[in-house]
Amino acid sequence: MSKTFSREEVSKHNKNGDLVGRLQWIIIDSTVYDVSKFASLHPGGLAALSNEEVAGQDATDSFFELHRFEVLQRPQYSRLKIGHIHGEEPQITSRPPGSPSEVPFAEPTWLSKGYYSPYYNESHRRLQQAIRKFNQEVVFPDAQAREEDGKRASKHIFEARARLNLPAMGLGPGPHLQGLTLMDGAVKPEEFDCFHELVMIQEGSRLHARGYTDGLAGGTYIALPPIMRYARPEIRDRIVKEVFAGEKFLSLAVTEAYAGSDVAGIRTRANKTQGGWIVNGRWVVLCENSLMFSTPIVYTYRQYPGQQGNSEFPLYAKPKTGLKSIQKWITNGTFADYFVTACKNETEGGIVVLLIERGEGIETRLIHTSYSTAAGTAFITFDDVFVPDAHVLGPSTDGLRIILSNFNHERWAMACGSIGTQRAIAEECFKWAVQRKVFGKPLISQAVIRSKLAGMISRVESGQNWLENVTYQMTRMNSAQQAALLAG
Ligand code: HEM
Repeated sequence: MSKTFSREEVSKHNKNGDLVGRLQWIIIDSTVYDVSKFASLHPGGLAALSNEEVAGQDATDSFFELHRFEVLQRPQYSRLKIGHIHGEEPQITSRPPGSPSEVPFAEPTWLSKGYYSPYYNESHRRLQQAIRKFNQEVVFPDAQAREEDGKRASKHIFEARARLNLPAMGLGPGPHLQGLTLMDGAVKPEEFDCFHELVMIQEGSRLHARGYTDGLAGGTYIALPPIMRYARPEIRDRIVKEVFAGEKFLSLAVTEAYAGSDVAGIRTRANKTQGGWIVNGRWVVLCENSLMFSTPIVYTYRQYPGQQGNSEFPLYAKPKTGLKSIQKWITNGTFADYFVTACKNETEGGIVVLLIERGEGIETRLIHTSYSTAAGTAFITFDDVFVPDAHVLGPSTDGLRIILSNFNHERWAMACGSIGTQRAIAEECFKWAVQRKVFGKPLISQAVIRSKLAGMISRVESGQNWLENVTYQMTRMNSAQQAALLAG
């Protein structure tokens, strides 16, 4: 943007039908915007921009009474900038990508100028800076667009994440990092600890796109650990490779409309058959609401690999009557290639965890939840799905322990994300309160607004401090100690 204009020149572009092609310009903070075509699309209406106090004028004050600076940084509005006023410099400048925010309390203490923390070292700082820059420059535009249109993250983002080994780092410290170059060398595999993981999660909160970030890595984060711990080595190695390369995606299927998050109460059934298991063989899905019907099952017989007998007399238990059963709220379910699925083991008792590959008998459908559908949250129906024995994770009756084994780590990660998001919200409110003018002065000059901000900040800071304490314990304790002393 190199063109310069005088204020007088801009003032001539002040109404529709004025000079050829250049109908309506405005000045905001010494930058000149051509809003001729945009005016009819403006979310605040055409009239706001056509107003004679705005069109062709310096609209800086009017603009900041109604918008925040960040509006002008949205990629879709950059084409409106056509130059700047000769001899003037913008008063509001954005910080270079990756640099910390200077809004009070927008960063945790360890990133705030002049403060210290016992928990973080140079490798945490290097990682934080590299991720902040990558997120701002590469991920943020896609995150905003996909959060809005509800589609999953774009392919180039998955590819970029895989190149930096972010899917592997997302699982936290461990042998799976050995031999990998992490974030272009920002941190070494042997240095990586729970604080690095905390940093990654909290940087993700700054994307302001909760559904999108779950769509990026949510399913893998919760479904890969049981595979890494309990799958047969050849299966584990194949899936880990595919997932770390950003080629395949996972979902954890352990919740249902009936059971909610009570994994032990799961109704999806697995029956032993020759060479494997039939999932939901006795159950049929009739509808997806939370009503239950008892009804004679209508089913078709299928022949499965290794099965003796014929198609009219399958070897697995003959269906009697069925209630509807369906897995619900399954993050990344719409696009997952594998489902780590908790099933009631009807043959031996207990719960069996099966690694189910997308294929015949599996239907996934999008759920519109309160956050963006970019997360791919789904209903999943398993209708007589055959799962080979090799895909059983761990002991076939001990599935509850297998599923629960990762829950504490998930809870901690949710606390990291949730506190990070609360801080991001507090920062947005702070910025709005400073920039927005009402009754002739900025909102922040009202005591009630300052009191509300102080309340928000005190909750964020106490949450962060407790989180860092717990995270420090995680770096010192083994998993048994963590389960006994931290899980509550
Ligand atoms: C390049 C210039 C501008 C752009 C890109 C722009 C963009 C937007 C956007 C995205 C919104 C939706 C709310 C938000 O996201 O903050 C909005 C709302 C609005 N804009 Fe603008 N705007 C511009 C200039 C102006 C000017 C100069 C005025 C008039 C003084 C104006 C008046 C309004 C009004 C009245 C609203 C509705 C505010 C509300 O609902 O609280 N806009 N604008």
